[in-house]
Amino acid sequence: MTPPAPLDWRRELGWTDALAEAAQPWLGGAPTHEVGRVSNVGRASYQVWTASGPEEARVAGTLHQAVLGRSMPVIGDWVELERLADAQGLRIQGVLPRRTTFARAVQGGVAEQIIAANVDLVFIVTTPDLDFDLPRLGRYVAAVQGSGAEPVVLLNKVDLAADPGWYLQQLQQLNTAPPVHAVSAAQSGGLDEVRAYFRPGVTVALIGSSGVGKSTLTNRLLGQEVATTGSVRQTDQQGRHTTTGRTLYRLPGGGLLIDNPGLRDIAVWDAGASSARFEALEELATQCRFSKCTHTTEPGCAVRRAVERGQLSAEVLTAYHEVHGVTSRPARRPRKR
Ligand SMILES: Nc1nc2c(ncn2[C@@H]2O[C@H](COP(=O)(O)OP(=O)(O)OP(=O)(O)O)[C@@H](O)[C@H]2O)c(=O)[nH]1
Ligand SMILES: [Zn+2]
Repeated sequence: MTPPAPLDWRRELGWTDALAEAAQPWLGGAPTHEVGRVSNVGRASYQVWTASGPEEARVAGTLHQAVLGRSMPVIGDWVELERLADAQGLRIQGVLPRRTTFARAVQGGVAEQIIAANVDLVFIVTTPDLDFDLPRLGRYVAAVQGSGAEPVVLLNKVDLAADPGWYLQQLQQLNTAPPVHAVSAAQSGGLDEVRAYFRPGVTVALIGSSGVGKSTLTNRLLGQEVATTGSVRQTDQQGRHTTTGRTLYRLPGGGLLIDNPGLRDIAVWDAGASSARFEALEELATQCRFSKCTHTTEPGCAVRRAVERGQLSAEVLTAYHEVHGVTSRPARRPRKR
């Protein structure tokens, strides 16, 4: 009899004891049951890392129903897989509990879309030039912490700064004092400090404005050209831009790096804390006349009615509008559905 396969690949990819416990009923359910980690999200299929490496998987129809209105698998998710007979491939049957989640507001701010899960560290990239904006960096730090991940600030392109020290000093003023590193992705300066964060099982994501050097940094860390940088946009044989985004990369020395266009977006905000804070409001919102009510000027708005009757504080509604980027007036006239 051959001994059971070592579980090392899972640990390398971020598997934890908590996940093992959550997956136990599934794994014990049938010999065709496995787990894997979502490394790429396509239009119709997913790429999932399993014991045998990256494989294509499809979402089971039953999962579509089970998570309707909730999030489908996202990059970084650990999923329950069923290996179908006759080389029919892998089916994603369930999503294991997420340790951290990144979400962004969609549909004009009334809904949220989870874009990545189980990220441990987020590198907030900025540069010593016009991109540098301390209050905005402070908001990123707060959003990252709210997601459950740890923020690290990278001041990239220090080779271009006459006085990098001034910028570093400014960054010391960030409230929660995240670690700060001065780097030059282009000249490979300071990258050893950055590489030190990548240990087996640790998942890192990069955020920051366009042009700060996220792709250059990704390529340096991976030791190969995988992400398209501003100067070179690769196209495939059909002449389309190759999409290298939405991808979870494994670093040569261990650790994982998520490079996802959605995550790169500035609108990263705290899903967990906001949903707890807005629980009562969201409950009321189910009674609004319009399903996509922004609770501003729509008729039949149960949320504003509750504020008027003193059943919900006006501050909560204001905060909700702030978080969801809604101004006092809806952008479009609400349409009846
Ligand atoms: N001087 C200097 N230039 C850099 C450095 N890092 C990146 N760049 C340049 O900055 C430009 C933008 O870099 P990218 O890596 O494409 O930036 P990005 O953050 O990925 O941008 P988006 O893909 O638009 O989000 C490119 O021309 C890079 O060569 C650096 O450390 N120093
Ligand atoms: Zn409403």
